[in-house]
Amino acid sequence: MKFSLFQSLLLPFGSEPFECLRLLASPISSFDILTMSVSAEEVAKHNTDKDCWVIVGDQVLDVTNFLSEHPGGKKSIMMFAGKDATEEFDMLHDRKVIKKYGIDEGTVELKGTIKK
Ligand code: HEM
Repeated sequence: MKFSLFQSLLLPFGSEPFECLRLLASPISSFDILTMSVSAEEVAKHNTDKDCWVIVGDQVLDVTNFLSEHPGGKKSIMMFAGKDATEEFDMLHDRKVIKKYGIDEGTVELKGTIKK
């Protein structure tokens, strides 16, 4: 079970006796509460096939473990390693594939939202 920072901070201050247990049992992840804002400069550092992030829309995605699984091949993603791939991504896919074939499979990780 994953506990968010927010939940941990609240634990000592539960307003009712079982508040702590309720919070512990909650499926909320740290990402639901604390959405990280990531700069384009930070994304640009992750531009190799051992550490590959891309921007799609307002999302920053770590696709390193997805490269070998990508139906469109590793090279097509690597052309955008560390960069904004939104325009090309949208020409070829529905955004829904990110969750369905990446995040739900555990091969794509949402790092946060791009800092504008
Ligand atoms: C971010 C995570 C990504 C996921 C989960 C993903 C998933 C997929 C999937 C499932 C397909 C098969 C076609 C479809 O079902 O739409 C596909 C094809 C493709 N993808 Fe991605 N993709 C990702 C990122 C990218 C990026 C960043 C690029 C570069 C622009 C790219 C380029 C392509 C290409 C060129 C194809 C082949 C299209 C074709 O053969 O017609 N993908 N991708």
